[in-house]
Amino acid sequence: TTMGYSFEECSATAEWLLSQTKIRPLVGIVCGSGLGGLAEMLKDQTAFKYSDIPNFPQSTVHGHAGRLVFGMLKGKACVCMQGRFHLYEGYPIQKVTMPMRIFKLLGVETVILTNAAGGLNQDYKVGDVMIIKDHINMPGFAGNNPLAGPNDERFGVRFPSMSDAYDRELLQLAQCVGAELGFGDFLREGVYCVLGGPSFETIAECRMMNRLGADAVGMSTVHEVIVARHCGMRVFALSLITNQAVMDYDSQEKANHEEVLETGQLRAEQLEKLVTNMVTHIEHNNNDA
Ligand SMILES: Nc1nc2ncn(CCNC(CO)CO)c2c(=O)[nH]1
Repeated sequence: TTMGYSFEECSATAEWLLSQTKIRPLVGIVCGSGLGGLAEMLKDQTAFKYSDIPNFPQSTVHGHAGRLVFGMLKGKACVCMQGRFHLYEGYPIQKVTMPMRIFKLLGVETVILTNAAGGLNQDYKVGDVMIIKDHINMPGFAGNNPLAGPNDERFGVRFPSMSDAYDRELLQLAQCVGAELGFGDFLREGVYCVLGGPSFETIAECRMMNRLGADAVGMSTVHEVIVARHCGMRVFALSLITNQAVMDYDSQEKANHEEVLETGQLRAEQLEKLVTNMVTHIEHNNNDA
């Protein structure tokens, strides 16, 4: 289809990658703003600059390196996106989510997505880690959905369910691993609301989202989750809360990207421990997806 990336185009990219590395990843990891260091966890790395991968989009955001890193994490073969794509870069939504279809065609069965997000829940503090238990897809309300347009059954069904988008077992696993690591006092679980960006949200928008049940707000992840679930991969996602969204009109606070990247450094090491320990528990899932 002219819309985004056809099954054939995605297959060609995946075949190219599979011809360049012996690693056959079971787990895919997407690194959010300032969290690119997660890719350095991988041992025996084979890395490709996005610009060297046929048909792959290019990263344009500070804090997003633009490399696809294959490697081993505690003996598990993984592939990690160091830098992801966003609607606000001007990419069509199918381009933003194409890497999920590449992951699928590489043989990935479980995707772990990370992002930086603003805290809407008033109990949240900067530096908290929110395990995403569900999402609100604002761009989707307006029809900007990565699955819009002709459906290719080779990826998945026309009308996929999303009530089971965030894998319950992986949610529980994250809570257990987090507790074992002593992360209990900054580990949360909540609803992530995506906006298109690049402008940060207004105060009225923050109050609305909070009233609607959103605990954190960001500009990514949901589109990838929808495509990953469409083609049958299990999904786990978390948000690093990099600032408190501004909720009242007499506040002097202003969201800014620098603060987002700084907080990434603060928590990066603990996030790496959480993700690494989770990966050790992720098994090859035999049930056909
Ligand atoms: N209030 C607020 N705080 C945030 N921290 C990170 N993000 C996610 C967006 N990240 C962008 C800009 O930093 C880069 O992808 C947000 C957001 O959308 N809103």
